[in-house]
Amino acid sequence: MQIHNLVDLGWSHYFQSQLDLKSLESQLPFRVVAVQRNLIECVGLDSENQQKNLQLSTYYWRDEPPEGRPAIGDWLLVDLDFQPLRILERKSLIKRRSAGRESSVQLIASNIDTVFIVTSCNDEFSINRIERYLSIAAESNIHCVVVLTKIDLCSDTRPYFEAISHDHPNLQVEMVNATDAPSLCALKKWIEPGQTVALLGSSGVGKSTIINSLKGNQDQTTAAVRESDSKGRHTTTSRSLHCLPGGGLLLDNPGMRELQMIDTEEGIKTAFSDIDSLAKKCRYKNCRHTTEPGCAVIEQIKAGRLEQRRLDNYHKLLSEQIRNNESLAERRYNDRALGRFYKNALKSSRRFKSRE
Ligand SMILES: Nc1nc2c(ncn2[C@@H]2O[C@H](COP(=O)(O)OP(=O)(O)OP(=O)(O)O)[C@@H](O)[C@H]2O)c(=O)[nH]1
Ligand SMILES: [Zn+2]
Repeated sequence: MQIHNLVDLGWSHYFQSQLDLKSLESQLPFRVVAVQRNLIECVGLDSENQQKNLQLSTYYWRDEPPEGRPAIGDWLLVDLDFQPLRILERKSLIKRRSAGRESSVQLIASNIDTVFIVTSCNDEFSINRIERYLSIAAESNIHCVVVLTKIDLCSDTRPYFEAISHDHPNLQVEMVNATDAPSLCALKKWIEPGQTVALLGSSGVGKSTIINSLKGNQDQTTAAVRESDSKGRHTTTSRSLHCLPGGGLLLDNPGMRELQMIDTEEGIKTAFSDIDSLAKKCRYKNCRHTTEPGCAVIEQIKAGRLEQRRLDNYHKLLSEQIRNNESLAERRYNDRALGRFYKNALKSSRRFKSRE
């Protein structure tokens, strides 16, 4: 990608205001465009205003907790020798519990303006999953748009659209054929110059195809979908930030199997604000909305004004994030306890030596 000014990369007043006059002379902002195991790739301008691509070792951040390490989309300040100084305060952050058994936080994307929740008109479609993404985005106040792909392969797209608008009447939905560039025109209003959009969605729904069609080339590999289970093969392996010809940036999140929630209580309450405000009218403050008398939530379900599915999903997501927060807190506690153990062991061995 060719960069002529920082706005092309998403620079805005929000970040500018974090720099004082002195740092403007001696520090350069670079945007993180890819994060690999040992390398952080960044793009910015050097002191002559020429585009510069930087590769920094992750070694600089070896002692930082996960949230203190650069994420894709971050703005990094470097000195005139291109040595990293600090990460600028983030406008938004999408994170999840690390995949696998390890209980730790994984940063997915930073400084995102809009999330495209990408889902396809086939049996991959799930309102519960859409609500999971809505909660994660709401936690960081990120605007969401649902992008329904593969409309060209579906004889009747209405049930998909109606399933969303029934439960989320204010949510914007765009129906596209991701392989056909003109059909993606409606998406462009969210990808104005300087805007960063992250694509979230299961593997095979068409995230890379959307990016390729918007970029007008084919540099992001796509693979054919297995017909039997309508799941795509994992084709792209790492996350990357793409600049579009007309400005605007797109972040692909390939091969995402699951976004396990962590620290998302507020986001869930925002995404389910109808249930949250009903809950305030329940007779008991700690009502779990199951069998309690005077439960305003159950009343609405009985009256047919709220779906049991939504309440179940609300409970499921809330308890998932509580569970993940607890296991993370436990791990942090154990890490600290282990640290204390080593420190004490070291101290007593020194004491022992000095007595010798
Ligand atoms: N006909 C049609 N095919 C589509 C559409 N969107 C995606 N495809 C096809 O579906 C397959 C998978 O699309 P990808 O863009 O690779 O999916 P992805 O979401 O990037 O998948 P991961 O990289 O694994 O996360 C490719 O063969 C695409 O050509 C669409 O709207 N219509
Ligand atoms: Zn209740």
